[in-house]
Amino acid sequence: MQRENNDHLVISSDSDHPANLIPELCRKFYQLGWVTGTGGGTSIKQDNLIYIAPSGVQKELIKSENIFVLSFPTPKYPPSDRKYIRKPMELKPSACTPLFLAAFERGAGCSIHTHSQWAVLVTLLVEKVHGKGACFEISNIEQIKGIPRGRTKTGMLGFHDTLRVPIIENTPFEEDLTGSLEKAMEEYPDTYAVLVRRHGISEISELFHDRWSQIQAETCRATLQEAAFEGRIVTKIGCSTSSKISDSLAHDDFGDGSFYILHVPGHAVRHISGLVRTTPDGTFVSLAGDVCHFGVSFWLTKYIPLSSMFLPVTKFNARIKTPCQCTAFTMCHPDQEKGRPSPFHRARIAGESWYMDTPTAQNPINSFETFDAHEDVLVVMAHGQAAMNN
Ligand SMILES: CSC[C@@H](O)[C@@H](O)C(=O)COP(=O)(O)O
Ligand SMILES: [Zn+2]
Repeated sequence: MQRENNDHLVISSDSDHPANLIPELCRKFYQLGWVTGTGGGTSIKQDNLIYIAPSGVQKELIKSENIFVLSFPTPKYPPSDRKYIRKPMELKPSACTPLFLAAFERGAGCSIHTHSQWAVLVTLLVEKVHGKGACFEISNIEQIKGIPRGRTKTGMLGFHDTLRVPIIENTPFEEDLTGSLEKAMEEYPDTYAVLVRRHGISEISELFHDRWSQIQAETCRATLQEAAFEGRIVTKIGCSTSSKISDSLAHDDFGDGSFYILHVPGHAVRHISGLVRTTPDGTFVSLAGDVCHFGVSFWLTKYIPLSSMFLPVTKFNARIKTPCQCTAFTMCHPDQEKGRPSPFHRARIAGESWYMDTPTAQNPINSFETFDAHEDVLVVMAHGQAAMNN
C-alpha cells in the first residue's frame, strides 16, 4: 500500500533531496518573512519529477511526507489531468501548481512564490509613480550583483546595469495568474522573477540546488568576478548529469571516469571537491578542498578503528606515577563509550565554526571516511600538511 502511493519518492537521507529541501527552504523563507500565514509555496523539478508543497498549510511547518510528486511533462489544465504519482492523504497540492508548471516548461529547475511585504510595497510604489504597465527597474545598487544577467546570457549583473522585473496584476484566484505570468516571462525572457501587484512575487531558478545566487543576494558577499568568465563557455552542472560516489553527488566531468566533481556542501554553500584518477587501473587522489581541515575528522572509522594497543585510561597509583602515554589518545576522545570506530573530530556546531552550514557539512565529511579507508584513494585536504611534507 505504501509503495502504491510512491512514498519512497519523498524519503531520503540526502539533505539536498527535493522532499527535504522544500521544507528546509520554506522554514528559511518564513524566517525572512517571505512566506506568512499559509501564503507562498515552493516547487522543485528534478529530472522528470516535480515536487510540490501542499496548499493551505503554514509553509514553515511542512514535512517531507506532505510533498506531492508530479510526473513531468504534465498538462497544466484541467487540474484533474495532472499526473500525480504521489499524493499525501487529506492535503491538496498548492494553488500555485500551474504557475510552477509554467516556469518548468520554460526550463526552470525551481520555482518559489512568496508574499514578501517588500515585494508588495514595490508593486504599489511603481504603480503610484509610473502607473500600471510599468515594470520595476533598479540600477546602481550593490545587491543586483547577486542576480544573473538572464537565462539567455552568462554572468551576473554589474553595479551600473539595470535590473528589470515585470509586474502583473493580481487575480482573485492564484491559478488565474498563469496566463499573465506566462506572457510576462515571454516579454522578459531574462527575468528570474515576476512581481504580482498587491500579492507577492514568483521566482524561478535554473537548477534546484543553485542556491548560490540567492545566498549572494542575501549576504552581499558576492565573490565571483565577471571577468573570470569572459570568453569562456560556462557549463552549469545539473543533477540530471550527476551520480553518487560515497554518498556525495558526483559529476563525471570528462565522461570517462578520469575526473569527478563532488558536491560537498557545508563549508560553503556549493562547496565542491575533486576526485582525480591517477593511474589507468584506478588509483585516485581526492582533492578534498575545505570539506574538513584535519585528518582526525575522518580517522578512526569502522574500517580502521583505534587499535586495542591503545589502552583505556589507566588510573594513577602509587607504583605507576604517570599513565602510559598511549592512553592520551583514548582519554581525549569525545566519545568515551564507542570512540574506537569513530573520528576524534566532528564539525563544530556551537560557537564559531569554519562551516557556513555545519549540520550539512558533516555528511560529506562522513563520506570521506570511505575514501580514506580505501587503499586506492589518497585524500588531500586544502589545509592538510601531510601532502606538503612528503
Ligand atoms: C493567504 S494564501 C492565498 C493563496 O491563494 C496563495 O496566494 C498562496 O500563496 C498559497 O497558496 P497555497 O495553495 O497554500 O500553496
Ligand atoms: Zn500567494
